[in-house]
Amino acid sequence: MLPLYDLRGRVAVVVDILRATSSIVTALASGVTHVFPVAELAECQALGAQHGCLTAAERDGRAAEGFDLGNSPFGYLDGVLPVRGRAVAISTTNGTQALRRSLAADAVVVGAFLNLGAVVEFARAQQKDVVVVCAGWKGKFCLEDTVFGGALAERLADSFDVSSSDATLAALHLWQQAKGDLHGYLLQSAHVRRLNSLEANKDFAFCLRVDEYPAVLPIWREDRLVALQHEVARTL
Ligand SMILES: O=C(O)[C@H](CS(=O)(=O)O)OP(=O)(O)O
Ligand SMILES: [Mg+2]
Repeated sequence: MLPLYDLRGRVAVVVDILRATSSIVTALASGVTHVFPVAELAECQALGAQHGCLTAAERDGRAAEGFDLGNSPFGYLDGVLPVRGRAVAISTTNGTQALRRSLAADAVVVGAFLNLGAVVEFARAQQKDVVVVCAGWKGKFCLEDTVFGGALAERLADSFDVSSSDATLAALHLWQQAKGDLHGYLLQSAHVRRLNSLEANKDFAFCLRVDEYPAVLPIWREDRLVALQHEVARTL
């Protein structure tokens, strides 16, 4: 098992804009019933067999062989494989690892630009510190996840002290630089260059759509992610 981040007493918003958390939000928005995010490919396959669910896997930006889907949000949108009413086990290079490592938090939700509004509503209703867990890339900083943290901080500035940490302030400043042309700004990032080389420009553009699914909030329950409806989140 992966070592856990010490998030006890806090709420974790796990973010991997490119592309794991964007794909998970899209999956639930497309009628997937629940998602099992796992660290290892073998575990992903085993869950697929055990639950009769779809499997999605990616390593180093490429769809892993022997799985139903890769890590593209379009896998849930293009209609090639019917996904409505199905569950999905998923394993990716960074995003599902970050999710598994965040499970010590009091609540774990999934964030992306696609569901920013749902994350904002949920975070506002919490009486606890909210930590944005940026998946990054293989243990390193990445621009797109941090810029998302800044977007969240800006929307929460009326209810949280966003200047209480340098990390939050830095993220906010990056977002303020980026938001006028998010696409152009993130074209500089290493991951976008990697995705470009894998001909995934379409995924990049899609993952930057803000509030495409403003009512979809994936939340960890027992051993899986399920969609918590926006209206419910507001009353928690
Ligand atoms: O599929 C992705 O976008 C990345 C692959 S990598 O970072 O280029 O190795 O995986 P993710 O877990 O979504 O960061
Ligand atoms: Mg990533």
